[in-house]
Amino acid sequence: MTVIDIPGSKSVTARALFLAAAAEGTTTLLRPLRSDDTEGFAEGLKALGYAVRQEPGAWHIEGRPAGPGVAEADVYCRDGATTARFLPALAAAGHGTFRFDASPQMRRRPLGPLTTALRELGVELAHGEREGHHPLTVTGRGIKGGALRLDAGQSSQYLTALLMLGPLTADGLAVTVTDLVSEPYVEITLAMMRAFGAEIAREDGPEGRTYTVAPTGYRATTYAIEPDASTSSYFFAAAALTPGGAVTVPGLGTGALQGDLGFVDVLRRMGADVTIGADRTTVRSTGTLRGLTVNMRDISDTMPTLAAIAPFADGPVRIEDVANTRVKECDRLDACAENLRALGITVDTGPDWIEIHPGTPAGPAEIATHGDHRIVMSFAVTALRTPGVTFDDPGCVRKTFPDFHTVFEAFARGL
Ligand SMILES: O=C(O)C1=C[C@@H](OP(=O)(O)O)[C@@H](O)[C@H](O)C1
Ligand SMILES: C=C(OP(=O)(O)O)C(=O)O
Repeated sequence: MTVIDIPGSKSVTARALFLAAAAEGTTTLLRPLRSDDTEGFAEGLKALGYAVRQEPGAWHIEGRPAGPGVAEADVYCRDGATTARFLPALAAAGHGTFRFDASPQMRRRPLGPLTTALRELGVELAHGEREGHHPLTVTGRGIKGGALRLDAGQSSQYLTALLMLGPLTADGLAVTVTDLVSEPYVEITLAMMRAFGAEIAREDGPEGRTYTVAPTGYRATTYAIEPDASTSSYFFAAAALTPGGAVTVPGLGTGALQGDLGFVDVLRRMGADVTIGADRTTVRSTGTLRGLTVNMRDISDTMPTLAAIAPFADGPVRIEDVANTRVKECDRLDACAENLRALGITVDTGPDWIEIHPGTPAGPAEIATHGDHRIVMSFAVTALRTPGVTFDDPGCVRKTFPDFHTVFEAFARGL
């Protein structure tokens, strides 16, 4: 049995950085993720005048409840949507002029519903090139708060950004959500906000769910970051795919915050033996992988992981309700289809679904990564059973897991 230590969660690290920056006092984050996204988030905070001290295994952040410590800043968000969507909300609560830009990949990704909502709250916000996209300038004068409606059907990150802003408003914030994807990420947000002292109430009404956030501010704390559940999916999938394979991931169990741990339930439905303990999860191959139809709206970052092992199932694998994977680091439905077809697999796709037929993937083939870390990490699992797979940009794993190739190769040798 291989026990593997998975680096910290990107989503939890990004939220913890925001909450720590907004809190009264100094916060220590234990086991934060060191990757391009989270380093980019920390750099963004520094550009906004926050003191962030990074030691191996612990980051210390001096909170500034009044907002950024500078009157003007240029913030480069790299490829990270958490950085690109959360930091403008943090800046909006402060006083000053803050310019944000992002990589070409992130500039293509939308954030219009969030910037519209910020404007409705009285924030002066200008888009530099294209409405609803980076680059943008936020002019903060503090936020009174109020009530608004939000369509988070494209990304839950819009809602997370507004919820985290709530305690920093003068009067509190009520957000009524008319549509929502990736809902478990909102649960992470609420749990973490509460750990930093926030008070949130929820009520379901005819127009949608309303989240009401009290104007409490945040309190600093010491916060341990749990391992990344989306990253774990590659190791769980590899174990399920390999006859005799087994893996245990410590630190992710029944109390885990991240919905993406639910990927193991998909593997269980396919025939893998799955045990979720209090503080660890184990996946063992049974030698069987069944086809299935699965709705992945809640856990769509693991859609490429499932697509990558799908050809080895004994029947078609149909993944539904994942339209928003078309606006991630790349169009992931098209990228999965393109690469599986290059390996000789029959694939059908629609606006929000993909269906993969059983077959034996055959190389040689160079995977077109489109600069997407998840396409690389997913097809690295396919490559365990497919000689001749290479990647046009293997290094893009730096977004969430810079050491992926070394760690995964060592893991695969021991499977
Ligand atoms: O809030 C977060 O940390 C995230 C939310 C999800 O995005 P969407 O809500 O855009 O689906 C997920 O795909 C992303 O990797 C991280
Ligand atoms: C979609 C992702 O990232 P983000 O939206 O945070 O850039 C991801 O990590 O798969």
